Amino acid sequence: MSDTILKVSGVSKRFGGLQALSDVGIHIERGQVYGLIGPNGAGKTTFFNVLTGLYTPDSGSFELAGKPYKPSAVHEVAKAGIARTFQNIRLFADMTALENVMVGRHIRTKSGLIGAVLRTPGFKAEEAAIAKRSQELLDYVGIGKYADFKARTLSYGDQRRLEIARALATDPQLIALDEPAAGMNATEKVQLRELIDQIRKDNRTILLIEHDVKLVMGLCDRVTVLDYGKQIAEGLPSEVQKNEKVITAYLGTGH
Ligand SMILES: Nc1ncnc2c1ncn2[C@@H]1O[C@H](COP(=O)(O)OP(=O)(O)OP(=O)(O)O)[C@@H](O)[C@H]1O
Repeated sequence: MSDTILKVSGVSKRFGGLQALSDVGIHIERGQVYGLIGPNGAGKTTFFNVLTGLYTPDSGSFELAGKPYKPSAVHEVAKAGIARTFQNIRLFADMTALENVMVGRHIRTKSGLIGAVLRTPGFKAEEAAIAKRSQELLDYVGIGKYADFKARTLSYGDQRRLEIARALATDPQLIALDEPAAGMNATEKVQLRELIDQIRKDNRTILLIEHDVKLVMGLCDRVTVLDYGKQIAEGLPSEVQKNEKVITAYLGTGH
């Protein structure tokens, strides 16, 4: 039986005269790593932004883990079960690595603001549990020893790992990574690949935008290719790689 985590159909988005997405749809099964690729300006980030409520689509329907899902405010999206990272890292630069992950975890807490202000026993116990879980996540992504370092002092590669830890902290059904390998050196890319593989093995589902074709082809179970907002191919990486339209789209834009 199929276990679809994300089902998106008919997503269109126009910016003035520019059709950034036309009738895009994807299905992602639980435990898959699903790649979204395409030349610069193809619409990949726009799709992520629609999916995570930053842009309102002109049309489109969404289902998350079998339930209708309406992308809305960012924290609602996280609550619904989608966590994302950004192409341009968005961390709280002056907070520690641990605190950054704790922020992600807070959306799953019960005490809420009143508990935090009154520092009730329930709040304190919950806070300790969040700190413990956050440290575990830092260890999991391989930067546990930097827990007390300010985010901005971490290397680029480690900041990307921290973003992933923060995303995982929300216990997402789907984790959406926007160019996680951007700016990484070869060694960091190998480590990132191992981390993403591990996340998949732990039964998480991943949607990935990535420019590094080698990384995408090695990691993804399925791939969708966008070009000028249109879906020009969908399938196994090995199939997509041979697709004439895909080859032309990439060559045509100098990739
Ligand atoms: N807020 C916006 N207002 C107007 N145009 C936009 C906006 N966001 C994106 N676009 C345009 O939509 C098109 C798709 O952009 P998008 O960033 O989604 O592409 P992309 O595939 O993510 O590209 P890249 O690989 O360069 O990140 C581009 O032509 C872009 O200029």
